[in-house]
Amino acid sequence: MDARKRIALVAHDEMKPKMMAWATTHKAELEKHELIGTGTTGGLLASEVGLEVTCLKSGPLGGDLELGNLIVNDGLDMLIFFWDPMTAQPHDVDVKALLRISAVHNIPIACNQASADFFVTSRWFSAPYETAQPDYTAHINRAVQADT
Ligand SMILES: O=C(CO)COP(=O)(O)O
Repeated sequence: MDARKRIALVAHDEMKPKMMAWATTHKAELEKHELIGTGTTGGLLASEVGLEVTCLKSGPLGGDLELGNLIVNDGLDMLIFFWDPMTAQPHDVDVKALLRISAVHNIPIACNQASADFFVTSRWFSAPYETAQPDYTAHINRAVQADT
């Protein structure tokens, strides 16, 4: 990854106040990067915090899956996702898909304020970082039977 990262910012509704407060604290650091948000989170980061954010669809309307698509196609470096551990989400499968595909592609994920604090204070946050690419050759070349 380059020094200037492509960072997704996402928060479930109950976590949005925490995300806005966190982004306000770290606004100067975040401004150095390309920011992408799910619709509502991104809109609030722009209007409440004053950050420039590319807004995708709202999470439950496909925004989480759009982020997954970016990850699969090498369009995202980092995910900061304050997901809500106490509230059921109608799009729980999309949330799981986003978290899973981040793990598949070795994308750094911060899922709460403490881990996000570690991210912004990491020496790699504003420096190039060589991401280890998982090797899925064995999966791609695995033997599968085409007929029964
Ligand atoms: O639901 C979300 C993530 O799963 C976030 O979506 P919004 O930012 O549109 O509220």
